[in-house]
Amino acid sequence: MKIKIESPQVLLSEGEGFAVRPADIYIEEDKIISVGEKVTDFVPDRTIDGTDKLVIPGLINMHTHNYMTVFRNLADDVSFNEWLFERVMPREDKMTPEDAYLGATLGIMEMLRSGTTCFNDMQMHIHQTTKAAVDAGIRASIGRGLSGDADEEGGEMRIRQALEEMEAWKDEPLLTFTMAPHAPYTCTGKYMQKAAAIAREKNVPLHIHLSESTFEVENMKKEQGMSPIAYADSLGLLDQPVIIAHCVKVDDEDIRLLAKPTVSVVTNPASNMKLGNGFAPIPKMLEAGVNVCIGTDGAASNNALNLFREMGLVTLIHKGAMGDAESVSAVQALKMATENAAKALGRADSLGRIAKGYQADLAILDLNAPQMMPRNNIVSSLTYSANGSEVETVIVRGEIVMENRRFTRIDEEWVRSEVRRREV
Ligand SMILES: CSC[C@H]1O[C@@H](n2cnc3c(O)ncnc32)[C@H](O)[C@@H]1O
Ligand SMILES: [Zn+2]
Repeated sequence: MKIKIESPQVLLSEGEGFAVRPADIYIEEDKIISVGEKVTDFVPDRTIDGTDKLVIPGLINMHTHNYMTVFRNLADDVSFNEWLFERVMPREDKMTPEDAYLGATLGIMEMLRSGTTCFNDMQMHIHQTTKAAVDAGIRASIGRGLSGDADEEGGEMRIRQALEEMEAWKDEPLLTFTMAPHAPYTCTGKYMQKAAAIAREKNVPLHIHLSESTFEVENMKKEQGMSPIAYADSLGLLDQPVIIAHCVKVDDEDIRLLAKPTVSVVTNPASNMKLGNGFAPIPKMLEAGVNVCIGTDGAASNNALNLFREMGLVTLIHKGAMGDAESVSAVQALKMATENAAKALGRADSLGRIAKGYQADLAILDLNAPQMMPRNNIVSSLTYSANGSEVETVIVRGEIVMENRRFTRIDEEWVRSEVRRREV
């Protein structure tokens, strides 16, 4: 398929920042083949009128549990421990693969509607989120959540499932994989090292939750005599590509360890604040050179899957808490949701920016939406005023998967009726 987006404004990466310029975008198959330079003899199958539109790289949600979208608003206003161990895990025990597929599809609809074209997911029903992503046409990085011990049948079984899933979907270009030990409080050290060895062998990143709550950090200090980050480092987990969700309760020594070039941190501001855990010290991490990305976590804790909201929060909470308006800029937030995320996935040369040779993963926004006007500073509009409703059309791997807010592959009616049928 050949697509030409004619005369839009385009968000381009320029050095440490962004520039917005008018430019035609030419797409052939899965790639952007030109931005701004006329391609002779290009006969598009589709021409999209870009007048009064802004094209941005599709946003990348770096920490999700999409199957959990069916648990939205079922466990609110309770502490983290009550939320996870008493409210969520018992529901997960009863969940069917069909529920998981439905939850993942609902989550994908919400993400596409708000300009997300790729997500990094930890899940517990293999083949469900994977299938939902492929069916919807969205890009995903998938990890079977792992818990247990290296010599225990349950733990072994979960690793076998992770490998089975990777093998089954290895030829699907929309998908990549992670090895995903859930957390040090649900996995033994030996088990996490086993997962890490497989990740090295398979050449995939690790994906893990670390230092989310005070309870977790205090327990780890009691049990291992060190913080969860120091413990993960002592096991060698930080010396290979690793995507770490949360990192809320970290000290200066932890931040020094997180600044390793193999490590990416995913901050989940809404989920962390809603569960009463606070928020990660992002300004200190940025200063130390940590690769910071941004995620929503699941809809059971967030309760939304909208990266525009998270970009706004990651800037506002630090300005507010530190009394420093210069901390965490709009540009930094937008980098977290695009280029930094691509780097964390090992895809800095193909995802996260609009440039020749990059994957055609794009969101087209309406610049006439009231919250996008006046056009004094479009990067500020994206971080501080956009809410996702301006996203009209989404392209992933060169395919239009949402056009004028209608999905081209997802049967919305079916999703709606199945979701309503499960309402409590
Ligand atoms: C085995 S799949 C993932 C596992 O993680 C749980 N989970 C979801 N969000 C969080 C979070 O913020 N911290 C810790 N664990 C979380 C989810 O309920 C599944 O059991
Ligand atoms: Zn999580």
